[in-house]
Amino acid sequence: MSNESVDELPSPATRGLGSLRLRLTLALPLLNALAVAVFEWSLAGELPNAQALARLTWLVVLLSAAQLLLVELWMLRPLRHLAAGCEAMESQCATPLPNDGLGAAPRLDGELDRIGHAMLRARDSLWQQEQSASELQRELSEQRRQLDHAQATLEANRRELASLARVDTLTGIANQRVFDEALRREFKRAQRERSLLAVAVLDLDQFRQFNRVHGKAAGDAALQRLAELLGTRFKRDTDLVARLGGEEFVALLPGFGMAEAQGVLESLREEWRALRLPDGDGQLTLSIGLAAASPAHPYLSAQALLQAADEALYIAKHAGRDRLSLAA
Ligand SMILES: Nc1nc2c(ncn2[C@@H]2O[C@H](COP(=O)(O)OP(=O)(O)OP(=O)(O)O)[C@@H](O)[C@H]2O)c(=O)[nH]1
Repeated sequence: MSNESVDELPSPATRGLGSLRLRLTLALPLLNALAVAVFEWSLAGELPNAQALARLTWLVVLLSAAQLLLVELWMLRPLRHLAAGCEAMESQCATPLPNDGLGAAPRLDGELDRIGHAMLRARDSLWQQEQSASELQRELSEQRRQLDHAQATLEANRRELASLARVDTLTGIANQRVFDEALRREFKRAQRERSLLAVAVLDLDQFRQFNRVHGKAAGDAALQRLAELLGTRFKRDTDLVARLGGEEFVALLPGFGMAEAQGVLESLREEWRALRLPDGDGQLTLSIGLAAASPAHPYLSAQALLQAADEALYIAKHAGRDRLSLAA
């Protein structure tokens, strides 16, 4: 069978209309015959003449025409419209009409398909967004890790810088590094020149408790105040005051023997007490350990001299604090 003959095959709707037309075509002559029979039977009791017969024939012809007109108007025309609509829908949906002839079903199927596809697309998009969110989360964690690393490096650099620096950041006086250098230098000079050298270690008493009661800021202020006092007391070019760390300070006094250094340090300790820190309650006292090197009382090394001052401080603390102790 050729393609052309396939294309020419009537659709199911067209076939239905054809059979309807055939049935009507057969039914109309039958109706005519029925009308003629009825009229003939009704006129059977009378004698038909030629005139009455002609009228009857015209009447049957008119009735048949009216019947044809009515059938065309009420049945064939709506059916033709219905068939045209079905053919249009059939070509749109590209699917054959169901046998029950319901035209809405393909449209409903199409809608459901579209909704299904939209839901699949939405699910895909959601999945992609979840993937992007996980990716972002991973990037964020990585950046946080890098930030932590950078902060740790920064902190290490800051500590290194502070140790390289020569000034104590809180009090502004020299730090331990400067003191160690100066102590070695002045000790050698004193040995070389057979001169005097005194070292005092000063430590605030019960500073932990002071911090606890008055707060760290008040503690910092006290440390700054003591540094200031040391700076005003020991201001010769050769003097050096430094903060070793925490609440511990040192004074390096070249040319001072034990007695002179003791006098100056005792008056400093009194002055400190008179400050009555903080806010006048006078709780914060000062303990001092003093050692002095001289030709009559030499030390083997700068470190030994400092250690002697430290031991004297220890004695002052154990003797009840708020006092000055001399190294043996
Ligand atoms: N406010 C402040 N406190 C500091 C600083 N450095 C150290 N401290 C505190 O100083 C206190 C030192 O405490 P300890 O070593 O027990 O000495 P102490 O309480 O003074 O006791 P004694 O020395 O035996 O009289 C600690 O509580 C430290 O936290 C600082 O820069 N500022």
